[in-house]
Amino acid sequence: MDGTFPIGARAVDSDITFLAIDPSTDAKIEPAFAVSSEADVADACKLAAAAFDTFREIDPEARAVFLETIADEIEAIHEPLVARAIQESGLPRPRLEGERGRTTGQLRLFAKHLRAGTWASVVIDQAQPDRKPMPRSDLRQRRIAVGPVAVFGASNFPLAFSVAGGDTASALAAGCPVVVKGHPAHPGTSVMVGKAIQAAVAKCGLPEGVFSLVQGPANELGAALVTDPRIKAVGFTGSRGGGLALVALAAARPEPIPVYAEMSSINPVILFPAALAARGEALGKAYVGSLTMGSGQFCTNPGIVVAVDSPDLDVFVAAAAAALGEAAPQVMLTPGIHASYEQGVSALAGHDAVETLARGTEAEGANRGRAALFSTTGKAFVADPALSHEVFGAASIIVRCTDLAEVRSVLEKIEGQLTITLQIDEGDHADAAALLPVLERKAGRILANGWPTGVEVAPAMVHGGPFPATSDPRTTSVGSAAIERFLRPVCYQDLPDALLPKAVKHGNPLGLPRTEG
Ligand SMILES: NC(=O)C1=CN([C@@H]2O[C@H](COP(=O)(O)OP(=O)(O)OC[C@H]3O[C@@H](n4cnc5c(N)ncnc54)[C@H](O)[C@@H]3O)[C@@H](O)[C@H]2O)C=CC1
Ligand SMILES: O=C(O)CCC(=O)C(=O)O
Repeated sequence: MDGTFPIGARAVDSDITFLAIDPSTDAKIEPAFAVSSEADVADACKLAAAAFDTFREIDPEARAVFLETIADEIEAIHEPLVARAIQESGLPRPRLEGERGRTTGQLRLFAKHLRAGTWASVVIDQAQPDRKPMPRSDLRQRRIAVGPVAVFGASNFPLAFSVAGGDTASALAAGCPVVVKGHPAHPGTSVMVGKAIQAAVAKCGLPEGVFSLVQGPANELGAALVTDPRIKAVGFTGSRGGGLALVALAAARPEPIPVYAEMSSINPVILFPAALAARGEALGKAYVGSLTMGSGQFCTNPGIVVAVDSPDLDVFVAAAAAALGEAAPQVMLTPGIHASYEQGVSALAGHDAVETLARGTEAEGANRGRAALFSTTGKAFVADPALSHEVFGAASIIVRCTDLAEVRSVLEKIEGQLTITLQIDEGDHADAAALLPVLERKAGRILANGWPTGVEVAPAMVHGGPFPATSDPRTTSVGSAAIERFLRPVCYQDLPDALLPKAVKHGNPLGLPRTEG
């Protein structure tokens, strides 16, 4: 692997470099990677703008083949890619192998979605020349790509939410050229995937500007990308502060653009009485499994459990505390993320209204996150917003409520969420139904008798939700519906057939599904 990054068809180098850090040892890892300059960002955006009109109009079948070619190129480097991602993220091999599969799987899902054609949302309102009192024009609507898209790779998913992750796959599927700002925690992984996409662009004979990657440790690089006038939308997964900074930059541009930022979520789990009575102990163990997976570094991590106080809840708490007390420390993604986890855990441990129920086993080695389990009362939770802030890592708080009305007050108090989970049995259905309208107002995904971590990549998935889970609750960043963020409708009124794009021509040469008005 060399340290260059792909801008269009070129491999770009620089005298200014940075190194990745192995979070398991704090050691620097070779090779050094070139730091992209603002001129590189401008070059990437210029190429992307030049590629746009060609790329967005290639047939859906050609874009589908392109996405499949990217998947093939990534599969061809599976072993070195996973090895590098392990070194740069500290995540275990099975997790990264699964994530590699999810990454190529989602590229192929978008290829299938392109072939199905519904994404183009073609609507034809035939002309009615004899309509009285006024004739109706011929109206033809389709959706086109919004323009070049900036994507920010996430630290916690070096593959599935990074260079060829869901944001990139959905933007490319829509017909948008993409400029990725790689996450500085995994530059080697980013470059390997970036070069795989670059190879796919060349193999498919597409314009070189369809894809570029810029990277470096400074936030200014991301700011330059978001404020480049050729960028028309942004996809981001990361911190609330980072997401909001990008939203502010995008809104302050002479031409404001949408930012689809996935930020902060504590993913409440509500334990209902009949479920607790039937399987409190098993639920306690399963909860800790979901909480500690991947050192808790999922935005879907169950950060809060809400339940009515009872002896059955005590059984759950005892089982969870026992399981968590045995949880081994796990390497966190970066020294910064580890430090911010420790800070969040200390703040909760030192809070007057919070009891520490259990900590994971002692940590040895660099950046090891020790799991943490806390409890508080519904009253204290409602009184102090600080108790509902995300602690990114394997920390969670159990909120003991006096009755279901207090459970409702807790849920009303929390901010927007990616997920809310119900643990219910049949005897709980009436209570759960009464809460459903609150849950729908608060979350993008409501699930029963499962755990929120591990998002299925599928057409019906919603990985989104009201602020601060995301900056725009109308969409999803996972699943084929993610393409909709990067499309906009255009209506063609009375254009002669010769001028109409293929998608809306009278003979329907692309065979796209149509709604006739
Ligand atoms: N909810 C979630 O899914 C995730 C949340 N996090 C949270 O974020 C914290 C820091 O982790 P990171 O992954 O490094 O997230 P981050 O938000 O600090 O950085 C993500 C990307 O955005 C860029 N960025 C951040 N602030 C920026 C600004 N003001 N202007 C321009 N670019 C900016 C960074 O350079 C990086 O490429 C974690 O401790 C955790 O709290 C991290 C990963 C996922
Ligand atoms: O739980 C998952 O599979 C996805 C989580 C996620 O989107 C994130 O942590 O950024």
